[in-house]
Parts: sequence; C-alpha cells; structure tokens
Amino acid sequence: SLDWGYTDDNGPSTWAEKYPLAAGARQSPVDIDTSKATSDNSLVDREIDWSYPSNCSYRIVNTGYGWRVDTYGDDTALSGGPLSEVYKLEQFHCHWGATNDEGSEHTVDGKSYAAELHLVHWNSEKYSSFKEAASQPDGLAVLGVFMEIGNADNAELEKIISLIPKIIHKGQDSQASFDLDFGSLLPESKHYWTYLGSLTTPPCNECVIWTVFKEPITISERQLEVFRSLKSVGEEDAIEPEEGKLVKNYRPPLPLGNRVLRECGP
Ligand SMILES: NS(=O)(=O)c1ccc(C(=O)NCc2cccc(F)c2F)cc1
Ligand SMILES: [Zn+2]
Repeated sequence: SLDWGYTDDNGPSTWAEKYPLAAGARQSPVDIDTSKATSDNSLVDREIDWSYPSNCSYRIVNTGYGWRVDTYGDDTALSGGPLSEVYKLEQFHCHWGATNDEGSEHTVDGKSYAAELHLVHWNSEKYSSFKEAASQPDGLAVLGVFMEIGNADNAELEKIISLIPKIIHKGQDSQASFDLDFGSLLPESKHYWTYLGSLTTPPCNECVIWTVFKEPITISERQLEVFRSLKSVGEEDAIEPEEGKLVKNYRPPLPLGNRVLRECGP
C-alpha cells in the first residue's frame, strides 16, 4: 500500500510519523484569514510577472496522487511580487475533493473551493536543480489558483482533461505537445496573498514562497468528475473497478502560527 496518501490509514494526520517535516511550524496549506492579511507597502508596486511559452511539449503523468503536467521550463519565468529572483516553471497539478464543497488546500476565511491548481516554479537563479531548490527556504515559488464549479468547461484545462483517460492508472503517462495558454489558467485579477510555507505533500519541505490568487477560475462539474476518475493504483493492482479512485487529494489547512500573511493587488 502507499506509504502516504489521503485515506484514513495513510492520510494527512499520519504523515508526520514517517515525514517529520510535516509537523513543522511553516507548513502549507493554511486558512487565509483575510482580517490578518497586511497590505504593507513592501509589495505595493511589485506585480507578479510571468511569461510562459504559448506552445510547448508536455508530459502528463498519473503520480498516484493525481495528475501532474511536467513542463520543460526553458523559456518560462516567474518574478516580482514576493520573489527576489526569477523562478522557472517545473510542473503544474491540481488538488480536489470527493464533493464540490471541499477540495482546495488553502481556504479563505474557512471557505473551501472545489479544487486548487498549483503552478510549481524553482529558483533557477540561485540553485542548479529543482531537487536542490526543494531543500532551500526560498527554493520554490508556487502559484495557487482556486477553482470553482461553473456552467462552462475551462477550455485550456480541457486540453489536459482530454488526456486523462490515457493515464487512469498510477505510473501511466502521455506525451503531448499542445499550445497551452497559461495566461487563461490564471485569473484576470492579480490580487494575491503571499506567505512562507511548504510542500503540501510529503516530504513537506519548508521551501515554498506561496502566492495564492484571490479570484477563482471556473471548471465544469464534468471536468472535475474526470479528475475523480483517476486511480491511485497501477494497472496490475488487482482491485475492484470502483476501488482505488482518486476522489480526494487535498491536505487540510495547518496553523499560520506567527507567520506574516501579506496581500497585494487591486
Ligand atoms: N502541492 S505542492 O505544490 O505544495 C507540491 C509541489 C511539488 C512537490 C514535489 O515536487 N514533490 C517531490 C519532491 C519533493 C522533494 C524534493 C524533490 F526534489 C521532489 F521532487 C510536492 C508538492
Ligand atoms: Zn499541490
């Protein structure tokens, strides 16, 4: 069985047994208590800037914990906002729940969204690899985008969702080169909250500068159901057809503690 996951016997409340960092004081996600957010002048004119290629070759893989799109981040760049260096896009993935009233990892004044998209970047200016950056306090920069259920499909996500039937089982992957307009995976408003946190899955390294956008993007119920059709087990694992479905893969919020939560944007 998986040494960590999201079921009762290997879920978030058990992770610290095998992954001691999970019990740290700089863990993610957190509940964003908007009354605690400070809009000090340190970020006032520092917009988050990103540049992603319009067409690129990607690999989508079933990690056993969800889908992940590996980007070959050569001509990608994330800078500004809380970041002091330029970060490169390594991968993006998503977290969701069994029903639409849960699923996001960060919450806003206790409210959960149906899902949350994470665009994972690493500090290629200071470090020579993603792995090295993931062991540093300023090594990664993750953009969090809330997803709420809307009537319309999200056209950009549809390019990814159409590949999911090829990676139903853990370990399967699919190579595709499609022109993904990342700009439309991000909300119109650049209003964001930022704080220092961690990976939200084991080993839970405390290496992430988090930027969570206030405005959600929309995804359809059908699209979210496709996410839930992924399996956490391999093709060879003999289980019943309905077993092993990845219906939830989110970590509930951890205490912000004495960390500063800053907000910026219109
Ligand atoms: N949900 S999230 O956005 O916070 C998140 C982002 C990346 C990873 C990750 O890369 N894990 C593997 C991993 C862990 C440590 C060091 C590595 F090199 C590595 F690949 C985990 C969680
Ligand atoms: Zn994530």
